[in-house]
Amino acid sequence: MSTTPEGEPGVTAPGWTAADIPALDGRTFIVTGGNSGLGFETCRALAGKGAQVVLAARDPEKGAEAVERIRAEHPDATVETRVLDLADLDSVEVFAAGIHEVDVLVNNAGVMMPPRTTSAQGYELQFAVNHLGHFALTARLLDVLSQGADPRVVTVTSFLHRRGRIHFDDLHGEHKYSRTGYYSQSKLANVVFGLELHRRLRLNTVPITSVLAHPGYAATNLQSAGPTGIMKLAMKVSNRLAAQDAEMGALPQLYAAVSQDVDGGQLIGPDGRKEQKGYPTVVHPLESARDRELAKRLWDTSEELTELSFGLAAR
Ligand SMILES: NC(=O)c1ccc[n+]([C@@H]2O[C@H](COP(=O)([O-])OP(=O)(O)OC[C@H]3O[C@@H](n4cnc5c(N)ncnc54)[C@H](O)[C@@H]3O)[C@@H](O)[C@H]2O)c1
Repeated sequence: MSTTPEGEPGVTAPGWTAADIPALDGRTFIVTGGNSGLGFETCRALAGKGAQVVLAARDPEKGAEAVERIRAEHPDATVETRVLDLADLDSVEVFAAGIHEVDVLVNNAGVMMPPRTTSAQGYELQFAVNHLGHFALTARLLDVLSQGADPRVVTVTSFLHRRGRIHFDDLHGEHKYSRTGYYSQSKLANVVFGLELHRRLRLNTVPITSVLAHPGYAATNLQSAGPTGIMKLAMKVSNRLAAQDAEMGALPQLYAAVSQDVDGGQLIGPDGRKEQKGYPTVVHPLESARDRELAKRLWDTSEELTELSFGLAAR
């Protein structure tokens, strides 16, 4: 890994692209939200390198279309779609029950800044889909993952986690809701979860690597699926002017999923303080995301809300 003059971690892999992914024959990846944007590009790149890919999609038709697009480019690809609605913990349970083998789980799916609405269990949607659904999925797949080869959990966050706060006093925005604030909350929860998972896996000597990735800014469906009105319009313009494409945006999570130079507990993505685009780099998360008390509180709350336990002791 290179180091910048300030002593900060620097660009890990300048010029690294999906073409640098090694052969992945015999390895199995699950990618949530695999039918669109970064998730689709992740599935496409992995399948192109011979991996077995489970493209998890909320909508089976969109999942099947995405598989067809990948097969059109890679006729020998081993890719299948399965239904997963992260806004319903029962769907997470059914999906996980059908998985008997996996090496890498990419917690990618997400929703950004929709009008306030709730999940099947009544939780605020962004927190439910982006954090709780992935928390539950990871918990349910932990045993299967631990039998994998070089097993990893890659959780996709956003540089906007730096603006986040976990509103323990109003976790679901029932009293005061801000679409952007609760998106940032969910993305901070991703970071706190990924780091705490890393610590607990190490402490309990479970041989799974937990890594975080963020894409910077990429033009995908994210900016039109959730936002409405003027916000949606502004994002449409901004996508044209400032965003990278989804293929480039997927590189950090691909790197986190396959590179041998990645360590557990790292956050991989462009250095968002300077640039929202670029090659995979090890960057620093918000300092308070490392807070152990915060992590324990979020973990306990998430276990309670999902009615699941990882069975991993904390220090
Ligand atoms: N695009 C960006 O600039 C950007 C920036 C920072 C972080 N991210 C993160 O990247 C990830 C991927 O987003 P994207 O940009 O590819 O957006 P996208 O909208 O193209 O893809 C999001 C995927 O999540 C899926 N999804 C949404 N709700 C779901 C649910 N209830 N159950 C299952 N799947 C569901 C969608 O169907 C879609 O496949 C998200 O976690 C997002 O927060 C994106």
